[in-house]
Amino acid sequence: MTFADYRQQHPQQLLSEQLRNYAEADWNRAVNHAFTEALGDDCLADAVYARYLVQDYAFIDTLVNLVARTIANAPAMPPKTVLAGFLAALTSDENTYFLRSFEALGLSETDYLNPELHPVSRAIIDTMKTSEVCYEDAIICLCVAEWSYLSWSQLQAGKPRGCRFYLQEWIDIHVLPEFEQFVTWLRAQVDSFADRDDATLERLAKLFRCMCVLEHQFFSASLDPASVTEQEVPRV
Ligand SMILES: Cc1ncc(CN)c(N)n1
Repeated sequence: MTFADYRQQHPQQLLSEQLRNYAEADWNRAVNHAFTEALGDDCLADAVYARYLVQDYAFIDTLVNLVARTIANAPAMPPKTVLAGFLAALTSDENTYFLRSFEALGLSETDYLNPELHPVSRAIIDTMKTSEVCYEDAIICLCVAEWSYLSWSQLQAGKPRGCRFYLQEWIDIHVLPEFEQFVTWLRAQVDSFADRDDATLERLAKLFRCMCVLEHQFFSASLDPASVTEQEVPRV
């Protein structure tokens, strides 16, 4: 089914809902993954979390650049202000979270700077770089990345707190009220794209689904790098 067909059948939904529901199977795989379940249950092995965190830190640079470019491409001051707030959080609290966690996990700069990238990490970096030239594409990438993290974190946040700060804080960061407000804002930006032409919306739907697949593959590859092969990784 094309996204245009899906929209015609569900005209009452906002664009962000239509995009998520059109990509439902992959969205659900990302938000209800065995990796995030184990993280919330405090039973993820340190070695697995370290592997995840090293790959995640490898694209923080790309994410920061994506947000910076999106500030430059934003059509007005209000979106620039919101994105600048997110950029500040990424480059301060989130960055120091990674550094504190690496230290606690016994990882040195040699381990976490310039690691060998898994094909999924490479694809996320490439997708973000390709998307940063267009405001709509960049907002779709950010929306999937941050909305899916808010969603899985909300599912895990009610569980008994574990004692490894790096697991607990990763959930806490993604359920902060200001983070939830940022996701609400991203969804509203996406909703405002509803008047774009069919070809653009079809492209945005493809990008949205691709990002959902990359998010769940990223978790799978963290549990077992061999479980996701280069051929299975989608490219936009
Ligand atoms: C793969 C991935 N996707 C999203 C996020 C949330 N910023 C993240 N840290 N890592």
